[in-house]
Amino acid sequence: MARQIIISDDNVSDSNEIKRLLSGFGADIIQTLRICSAKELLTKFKTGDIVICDFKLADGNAVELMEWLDHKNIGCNVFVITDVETVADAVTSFRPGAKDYINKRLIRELLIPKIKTLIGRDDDDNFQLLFSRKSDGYLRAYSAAHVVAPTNLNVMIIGESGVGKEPLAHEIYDMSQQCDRPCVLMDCGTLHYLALNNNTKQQPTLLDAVASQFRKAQGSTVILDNIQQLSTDMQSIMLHVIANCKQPPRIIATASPDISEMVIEGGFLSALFYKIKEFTIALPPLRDCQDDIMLLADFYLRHYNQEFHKQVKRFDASAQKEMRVHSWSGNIRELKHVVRVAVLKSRGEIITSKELDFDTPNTGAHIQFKLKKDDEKSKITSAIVHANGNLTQAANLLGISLRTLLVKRKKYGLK
Ligand SMILES: Nc1ncnc2c1ncn2[C@@H]1O[C@H](COP(=O)(O)OP(=O)(O)OP(=O)(O)O)[C@@H](O)[C@H]1O
Repeated sequence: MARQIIISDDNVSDSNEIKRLLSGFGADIIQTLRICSAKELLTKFKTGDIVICDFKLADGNAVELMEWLDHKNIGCNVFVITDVETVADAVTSFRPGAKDYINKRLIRELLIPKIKTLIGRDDDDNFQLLFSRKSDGYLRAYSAAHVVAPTNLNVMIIGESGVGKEPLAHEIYDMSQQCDRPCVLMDCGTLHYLALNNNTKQQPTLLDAVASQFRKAQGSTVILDNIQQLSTDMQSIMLHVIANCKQPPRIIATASPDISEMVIEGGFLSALFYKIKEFTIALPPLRDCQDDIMLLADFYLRHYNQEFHKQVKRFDASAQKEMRVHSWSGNIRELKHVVRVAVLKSRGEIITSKELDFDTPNTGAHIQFKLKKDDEKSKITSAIVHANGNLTQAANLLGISLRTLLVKRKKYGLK
């Protein structure tokens, strides 16, 4: 029988958010607004079931609830959540046996993984450890995702590599009406590879493969990751499959910022582009989400402490300064890597700027490299020089895909 979880919180949006985050775990989730209704349900609970209770509700608080559970001998796991950070509350709730006391800001990174472990979903590869970002730039994109999620519109999420487009695509699906039906993820880089190694005999096979993925997602969702990587052949196949699908699934696609330019230059089929781009969400680069940088760095510091059995406590002022001014061309992926290596290298409890090995050069003003038609050639040349000839890094600096850089380099006869 599935594990039961009660979420007892009179803040409906917090309660819904927790329910959403727990929705894929196979547990029965019940929401209550009051302690008295939680108590009624809890009499049918068994050992191992879970209660997530806000510290203070209109008709009582979590401490009273735990005392009552104790008295009735109901042995379930209680997690107390609160948005008030007072040590006194925490101490009081631990005394009668709260499994954990968690600040509401840390629901995603602390509460959800703990519950996942409790109900034995640690082996779930689809579950990604994510941090609830707080910057205005991210929240704007997130609120657009929130608006479009319950509709049936196809969505295109545009952003540089490593900004977290794929998790946002999954969030839209999680918040959609189809979230209880299967979601099919197609990595367009792999499809591109298949098309490259394609010969005429395989053409129907490729078409069948794509069509069968779309059939699996009928009435639900297909996530097309990095559509700019689709070869022209694959774009035609995709368009054909979408046009001939009896019950076309909703498409959520991710793409790099140069996709519009690819359409103008004929590298991407405009029919497919506009079919998918019914609603667009621009996910800003990490350097434009300043408020997320140190929060994400701290999040990964805790994460890698666990991986390497370290006890690093924080980044010192020099490290924080460098992280704030760095241009993070590789975005969150780069930050994650930098923090991982820094935690591994650190000998004490504090990470200094000496332990930070950035993967990409700091451009200072990344914007300088953004391409405009009139000085495209010189910008490409400087970006390649700046990146010491590393074309992937140069493409990141320019905010375009490697494929587009290769095309442009050829166009201008650059070495
Ligand atoms: N909110 C988050 N909290 C923690 N880590 C995150 C968050 N969002 C993204 N990441 C991490 O950042 C890395 C890059 O994310 P992701 O691959 O989704 O980016 P992307 O924009 O889809 O990149 P690409 O275009 O290269 O595929 C991943 O390792 C992911 O786990």
